[in-house]
Amino acid sequence: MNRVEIKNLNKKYSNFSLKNVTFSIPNGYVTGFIGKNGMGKTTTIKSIISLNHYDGSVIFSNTNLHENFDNQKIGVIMDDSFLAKDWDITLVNKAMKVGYDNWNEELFYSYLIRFSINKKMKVKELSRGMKIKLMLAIALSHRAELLVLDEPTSGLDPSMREEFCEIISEYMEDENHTVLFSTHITQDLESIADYIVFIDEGKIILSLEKDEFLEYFKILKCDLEHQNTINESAVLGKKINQHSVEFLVRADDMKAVSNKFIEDKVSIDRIMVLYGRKK
Ligand SMILES: Nc1ncnc2c1ncn2[C@@H]1O[C@H](COP(=O)(O)OP(=O)(O)OP(=O)(O)O)[C@@H](O)[C@H]1O
Repeated sequence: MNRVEIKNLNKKYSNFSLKNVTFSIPNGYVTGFIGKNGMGKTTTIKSIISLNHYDGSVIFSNTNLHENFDNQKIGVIMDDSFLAKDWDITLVNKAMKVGYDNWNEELFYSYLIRFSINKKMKVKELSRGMKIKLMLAIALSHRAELLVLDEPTSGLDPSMREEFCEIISEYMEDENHTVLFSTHITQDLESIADYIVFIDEGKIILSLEKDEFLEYFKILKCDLEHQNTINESAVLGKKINQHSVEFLVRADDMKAVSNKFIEDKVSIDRIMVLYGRKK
């Protein structure tokens, strides 16, 4: 069952547009949202959480978020924090108590202890990593059923990143919980994502279960002298190194591979590096 259905989402800026962005976020799973810089991840996420005007529909549990945003059930972590900078943590708690029907103050303070955030600190005094932890504590303490995370781990040190992923895994133990997780740190997705949505130049290129996503591609390597023997129409991107060339191809287009090529391991990182690259 899908928890969120995003259909024909269009958004136009002067130099960029989202083009009929359509994908689903399955209930009970972590969906990783990937794409190179500037390809439209944040614009899509801002539309999903109604921070953007857009055309199209975003259906969450039978509610069209475009018309009626359900902030009680949705937790958001992104750079644009919705918290007033002068609030200290005690005030944050008070404001959340008013704003959320299911606010659990005890749980909130227990997360703050776990994350080593002092109640007396003001929002403006927190580092990026601490703000991310605070937003995670808020999302978990109002019992959100959907977490929308825009590059949440990019300001975190490796141990906190691991802890963040562990907390998301704990959160996913409830089968009614769902996560959309945009990131450039593909190791995080390899450990916790079940599905991958891949956006490029404002268009959804693929939306698949993670293993199917990795099997969709092949990475082939050959010597410089054999680079022109490949079927160009199957090539999705290539990188010319000093002595070799790497090609990203669709696996279905390259079932039989000539012995001039060797297959390399496919990873989300290599797909990101090679996709759309011309030299
Ligand atoms: N408010 C805005 N006004 C005009 N253009 C914008 C605005 N916000 C984003 N853009 C443009 O839209 C494009 C997509 O930006 P977006 O932030 O969605 O990309 P992204 O995939 O999240 O990138 P990154 O990985 O770098 O965070 C970029 O070219 C950006 O300059």
